Amino acid sequence: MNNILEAQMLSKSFFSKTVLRNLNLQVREGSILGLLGPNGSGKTTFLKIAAGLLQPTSGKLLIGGHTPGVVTKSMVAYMPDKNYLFNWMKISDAIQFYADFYTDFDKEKMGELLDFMNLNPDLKVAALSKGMTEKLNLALILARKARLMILDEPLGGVDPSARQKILDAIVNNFSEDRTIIITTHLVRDIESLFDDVAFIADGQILLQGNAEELRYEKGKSIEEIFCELYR
Ligand SMILES: Nc1ncnc2c1ncn2[C@@H]1O[C@H](COP(=O)(O)OP(=O)(O)OP(=O)(O)O)[C@@H](O)[C@H]1O
Repeated sequence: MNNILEAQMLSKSFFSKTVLRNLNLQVREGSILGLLGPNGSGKTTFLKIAAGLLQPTSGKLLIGGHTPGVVTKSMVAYMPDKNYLFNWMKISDAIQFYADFYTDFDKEKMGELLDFMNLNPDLKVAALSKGMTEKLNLALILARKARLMILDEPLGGVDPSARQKILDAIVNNFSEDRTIIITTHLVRDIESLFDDVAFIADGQILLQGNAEELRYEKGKSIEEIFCELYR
């Protein structure tokens, strides 16, 4: 299986603060990778470099063999950990915005996802709760036919009953020509989704592997391995 993403000796500093330190990571095409780590360990910084929003200080990160930029824009769908939709928009405006901006955006699929998430297109973005906003942002990402989906904390604001719905939406929209990278602190809720996991600490990968093999080798769940690593 090919790697859709490869990071080699990737480093990122903000002025004197080093956030990523010679990080190496491969992500297999067609897999769901959980990128796990404590607050401030560098997950969002890594994802922003993959999404082309930040430049590395040194080292490289390639997506499908390309440096993040114009070519990878059509390959990568990025759901940030904050909402960037404008408050004046209705959901229907946000949909049109995505349809205009991304040629791979599938409006019909978006309609199905809105129904599934119980979101009315006439609602204003400003009137949405945190969880509803996350559902909308996730639906906008899942409606793209991107090869690599990057989801930064997709379940942060949703209540436990809606979490399963969101996980179902992710699974139902996954196919082998897609790859997903997910960060989350809700490891127990989401670990069943992971094919592979990478644990990050202080800007470096501490442990990486197949989720099932790691569970078997250590006789522990991914959440228990997380707690053991970051004790
Ligand atoms: N623009 C910036 N300028 C200065 N420091 C930054 C900047 N962005 C991130 N950092 C710092 O980099 C470190 C890693 O942040 P990052 O957001 O990547 O962590 P994270 O693992 O995603 O954390 P969390 O789980 O809390 O979301 C933090 O100490 C943060 O303060």
